Amino acid sequence: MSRFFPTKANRRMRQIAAEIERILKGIIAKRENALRAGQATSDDLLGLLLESNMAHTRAGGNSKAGITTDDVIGECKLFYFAGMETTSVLLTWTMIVLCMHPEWQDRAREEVLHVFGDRTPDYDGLSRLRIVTMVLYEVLRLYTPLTALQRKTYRPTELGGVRYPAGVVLMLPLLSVHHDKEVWGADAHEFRPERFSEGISKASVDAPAFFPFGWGPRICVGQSFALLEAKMGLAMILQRFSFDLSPSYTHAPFTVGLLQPEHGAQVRLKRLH
Ligand code: HEM
Repeated sequence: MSRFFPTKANRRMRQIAAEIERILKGIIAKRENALRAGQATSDDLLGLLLESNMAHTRAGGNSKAGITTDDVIGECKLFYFAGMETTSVLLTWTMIVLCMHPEWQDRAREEVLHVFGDRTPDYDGLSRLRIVTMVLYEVLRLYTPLTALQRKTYRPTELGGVRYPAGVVLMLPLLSVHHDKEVWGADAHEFRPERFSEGISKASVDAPAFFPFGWGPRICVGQSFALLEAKMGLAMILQRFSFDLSPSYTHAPFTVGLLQPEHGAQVRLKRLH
């Protein structure tokens, strides 16, 4: 309810939302005009979406067959939020955790230097990074960016022996599942990337218990891309810098939309050569 009150923060939020919508409408109109004029749009998600939408509308001979501009705006916002913040918060926690566990920072750097030397990382090499992948999985487990998922029953549903009517919101607490000692063992709260040494299914007693990207039909569409981006970013940082925590850093995981370090991530970088 509180988001409907005309508070200062709510008014500011609505202003920002309107501004983003105005900017996006401008970008979309420009791209659509270019498409109609037969000019190729740039090779990005918005270009592909508009091109496919236009082809779909034309094939159906019906301007209502495609998705609306509001839908396109919704997709842009979704991909921006779902794709940007999540991966950046994963990299932030990874840097913090590798400062707290310098032995893993050294192991990850050794692997990166062994695979790439000082070359720019490529797709094939990134798929061969074992230690880096284990580290990222363990960070995703302990500092799950999206700490909970919600689902609403749309018809009477029985779950675990309990019957729910339609319209009940169920919360799936990913972070709690990721910290559950019954599933992960007595060291569930500790950073131990080696638990993933034989893959995700062998890491927990009760597979599957690792859901940083959700599960089922609505599983994250960007999960492979996110891991690739995180590996690329981390590999390039490890190649160039060693890092430790500044004395001003205070460890305070805090949920503001995503799980973030409440007081920032004060990390000191030292150039390696
Ligand atoms: C570490 C990075 C990421 C994490 C932890 C993450 C996590 C998730 C989770 C848990 C969901 C499921 C939400 C639900 O079931 O209610 C989801 C959905 C989604 N993610 Fe990600 N995500 C990440 C990166 C990305 C990236 C890079 C993209 C795009 C390039 C992306 C695009 C999406 C989209 C479009 C959905 C909605 C899918 C649908 O509703 O069918 N995500 N993500």
